[in-house]
Parts: sequence; C-alpha cells; structure tokens
Amino acid sequence: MPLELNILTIKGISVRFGGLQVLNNIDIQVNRNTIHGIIGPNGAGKTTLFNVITGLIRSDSGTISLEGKELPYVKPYQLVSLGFARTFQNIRLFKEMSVLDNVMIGQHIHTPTPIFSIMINGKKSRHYEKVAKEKALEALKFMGIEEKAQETVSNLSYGQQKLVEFARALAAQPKIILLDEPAAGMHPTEKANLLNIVDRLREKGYTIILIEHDMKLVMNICDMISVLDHGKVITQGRPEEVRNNKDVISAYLGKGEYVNARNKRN
Ligand SMILES: Nc1ncnc2c1ncn2[C@@H]1O[C@H](COP(=O)(O)OP(=O)(O)OP(=O)(O)O)[C@@H](O)[C@H]1O
Repeated sequence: MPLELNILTIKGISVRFGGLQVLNNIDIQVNRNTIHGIIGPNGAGKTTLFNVITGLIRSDSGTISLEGKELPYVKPYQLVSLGFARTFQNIRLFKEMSVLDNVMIGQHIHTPTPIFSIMINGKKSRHYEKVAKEKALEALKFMGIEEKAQETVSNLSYGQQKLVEFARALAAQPKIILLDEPAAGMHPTEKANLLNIVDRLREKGYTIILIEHDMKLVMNICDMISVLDHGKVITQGRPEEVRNNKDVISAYLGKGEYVNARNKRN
C-alpha cells in the first residue's frame, strides 16, 4: 500500500487563555517528508500551536491526527513514543552533562529495560545502552559534531549546543521533528549549516515542522508554509504563493521582516 501523502492533520484547534482567543479554529495539513513552515508576527500563536501538538497545552476544541489516527491526549514525555521530537526556543540541555549523555536521554523511550535489569546492570540493560549509544553517535555525526561527544555541554558554543538539541531529537527516531525558532541567535555560518542539516533530514525521509522568524531561511527551505495572525491561519501555500499574498504583507507591514525578505530577494 502506498504511503499516504498526509502525515499530520490539525483540525479545528482552538485555545483561549482567559479573555484572549490565542488559536481560533486552526486547520493545517502537513505532508510526509516535507518541511512545513509556521510563520506569523509575534504573538500570532505559533508556539501555542506547537504546545498543543506536543501535549503541553490542551486545546479547547479540535483534533490532531497522525497518519490518520487521532492522537490521544498524552503527557509531553509520552510524545516521543507517538513519533514526535521537539526542540524549544531556549536551549534545554543538561549543561553539566556530556554531549553524548544528553543525546542518549532522547532515546530512553526506545529502551524498555526492566527495572530489575537496570539494578543489576543486566545483559538487556547493557544491550539497550549500547544501541542507544550507537544511535546517539550516529545523530551527532549527522550534525557534524561527533568529536564533541565526550565534552561537557557548557563548554560548547551556542550554535553547537543547538546542534546537540537537534541530535537529541533525531536520536529519538521520530516521524515528525518540530523545531521552534531553530535559527534564533545563530550567526550566518551557523544558519547556513542549519539549512543544510534540515535539508538532509528531509532527504532522509523526515517530516519537519518549523517555526521561524528568519524569512529568508523560511522562503529558501520550506515546501509549504502556514501563516498565522491573531490565532488564525490567514493563508497557506508554497513559499512563492505566500510571499506575495496581500494578507501576509499586511500582517507583517510595519514589522519590516517580510519587506526585508522581499527586498533581499528582488
Ligand atoms: N500561558 C499563557 N497564558 C496567557 N497567555 C499566553 C500564554 N502563552 C501565550 N500567551 C499569549 O498567547 C499569544 C500567542 O503566544 P505565542 O507564544 O503562541 O505566539 P508566537 O506566535 O509563538 O509568538 P513569538 O513569535 O513572539 O514567539 C500571545 O498574546 C501570548 O501573550
């Protein structure tokens, strides 16, 4: 049976915080093996949408389905087992632990070692640890930082720490990787590297959903883009369609980013 094109369906998602309607009837379809950008001005509701997808916030209405199956409401730590991995706007690593240990943590869900086996450091436990280590090193290699495996995270540059987060997400063997402003705080060389990594992740068959303010990066890399403004999807389409949409232009007008992106392209 051929794989369905659609992998994630977000349908009718609404969230209200007190008097503020932060998400209003959001419908988004994400296709398999694509890079899907979620953009919009500050406060549009992008991170809230990620928080709903990843179980940090419960929506007031609507459903999220992965590969045609409606997702149950799960705790964030159970999300990996459903096939999601996420990075956050602010780096969330154990700074005094090694790079390798940080990446191995991303896989604990795939290592169902019985507690008794862990206590006696049994054969099963050693096996799972070996597999987890191999996967972690593979992910670090993919990010081009395998030589940093034994370093303490706090010794790494900001850009390298971001790559450790991506490696941790990748090592969890997800179906969908959610990246929340991955390029924030990166300098141009690091951004170019990030672009290359995200492109290679798609080549490897991953589906990536990306929140990003860097319009040049978004327009360069995304297959599809959904634009949020005041909690609503104002348009969706390919970069070239979104770029010239009048609602998108007016949502960004005065903020400069969109206009800058257009000027840089033209
Ligand atoms: N826990 C919360 N309680 C109340 N209001 C919230 C909460 N989280 C977010 N908001 C509000 O919801 C709106 C959407 O916030 P959200 O962080 O989702 O926007 P965003 O598009 O990700 O913005 P940015 O690009 O600045 O990160 C904002 O007005 C924000 O102040």
